[in-house]
Amino acid sequence: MRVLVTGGAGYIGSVVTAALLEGGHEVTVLDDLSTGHEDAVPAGARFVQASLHDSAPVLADVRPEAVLHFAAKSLVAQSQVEPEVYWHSNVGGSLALLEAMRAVDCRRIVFSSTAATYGEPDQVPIPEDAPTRPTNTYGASKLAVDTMLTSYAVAHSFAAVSLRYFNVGGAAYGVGERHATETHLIPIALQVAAGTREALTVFGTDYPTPDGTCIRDYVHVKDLAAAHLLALPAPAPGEHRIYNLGSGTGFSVQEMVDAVRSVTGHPLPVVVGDRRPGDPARLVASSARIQDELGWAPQHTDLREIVSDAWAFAQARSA
Ligand SMILES: NC(=O)c1ccc[n+]([C@@H]2O[C@H](COP(=O)([O-])OP(=O)(O)OC[C@H]3O[C@@H](n4cnc5c(N)ncnc54)[C@H](O)[C@@H]3O)[C@@H](O)[C@H]2O)c1
Ligand SMILES: O=c1ccn([C@@H]2O[C@H](COP(=O)(O)OP(=O)(O)O[C@H]3O[C@H](CO)[C@H](O)[C@H](O)[C@H]3O)[C@@H](O)[C@H]2O)c(=O)[nH]1
Repeated sequence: MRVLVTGGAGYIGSVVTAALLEGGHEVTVLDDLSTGHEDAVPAGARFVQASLHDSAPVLADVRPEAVLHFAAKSLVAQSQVEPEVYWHSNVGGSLALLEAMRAVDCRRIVFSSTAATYGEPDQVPIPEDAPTRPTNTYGASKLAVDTMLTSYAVAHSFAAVSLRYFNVGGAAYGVGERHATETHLIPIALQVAAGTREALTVFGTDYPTPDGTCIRDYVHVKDLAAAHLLALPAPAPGEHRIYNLGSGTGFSVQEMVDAVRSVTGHPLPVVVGDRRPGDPARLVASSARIQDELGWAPQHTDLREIVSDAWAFAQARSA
């Protein structure tokens, strides 16, 4: 298929671009490089530096058969103090993209949604029909795009899939996570192991969990890439499917610290800090729906494998 990947210079988009190329797809990446890196775009993909808001001429030129839409702002804390950035980029940008797609009769899309659409869950594992009550503007902006996709499917015959990722980790195809502003646990812990940061602050040890630290569902970016390839052809015109993507197992921050110590051999000094506002105690996905409907099964669920792939990427970059 001829596909357009928005956000393909970012962490997840660049890995999925590499997987698409390996699968024989023809890929153009559209990215404004606001948080991405041009050198992360895999060789073999065409790169166009543009914003979602200016995507119409790119779509008119490329004439894609499908779009994989990763481009977004995704810093939860920033979304609370600069909500306008999230409504403009994530919601306004997505609307501009959908209109650009309609203009060239491209109606197939896979969208990067998030566990943040659910907010504080009533039940864990979280199924897709759980209530959506986002606790931050980032999650609200992603939920708005999910809603937009449902209406575009119904009114304009779009074939759409929202993939709600839980905590993505690992690296693949020589690309991994590197953000100028890093907030995610694994890359921060690995910066400590690499000696570029002094200590890891654990945000709260008084949660109602066995060791008092938050539990999250870590999914390997390789498994995420496989899910995108399965999702791409799945929906019929008029259909909007929503799938959670997680490994179904929860690991605590303390278990992650132990895994990083074991993989890197670094003592990883830890400082106990306050809870981070808005962090739910436990987020674990039920991915039963995508397993049943598309046969997706995560293959790389060992925390040590996720950490060691991210560590190998970080070391290769610093070499
Ligand atoms: N990393 C995770 O754990 C996680 C979890 C859930 C959902 N997601 C979602 O997955 C997607 C990819 O996340 P990531 O971690 O790879 O982030 P990332 O910041 O590495 O990648 C996002 C890319 O989009 C580009 N971009 C941002 N706004 C743009 C715009 N208006 N126009 C054009 N390009 C733009 C950036 O330059 C960047 O290359 C995002 O939509 C994010 O919300 C990520
Ligand atoms: O320096 C740090 C960084 C994180 N944490 C803890 O580690 C866990 C994971 O935190 P991340 O920031 O890595 O990930 P989140 O669970 O906050 O966020 C993930 O899930 C969100 C939905 O809830 C969004 O989708 C987001 O994009 C995605 O990365 C949390 O308990 C957090 O409190 C620390 O203790 N110290």
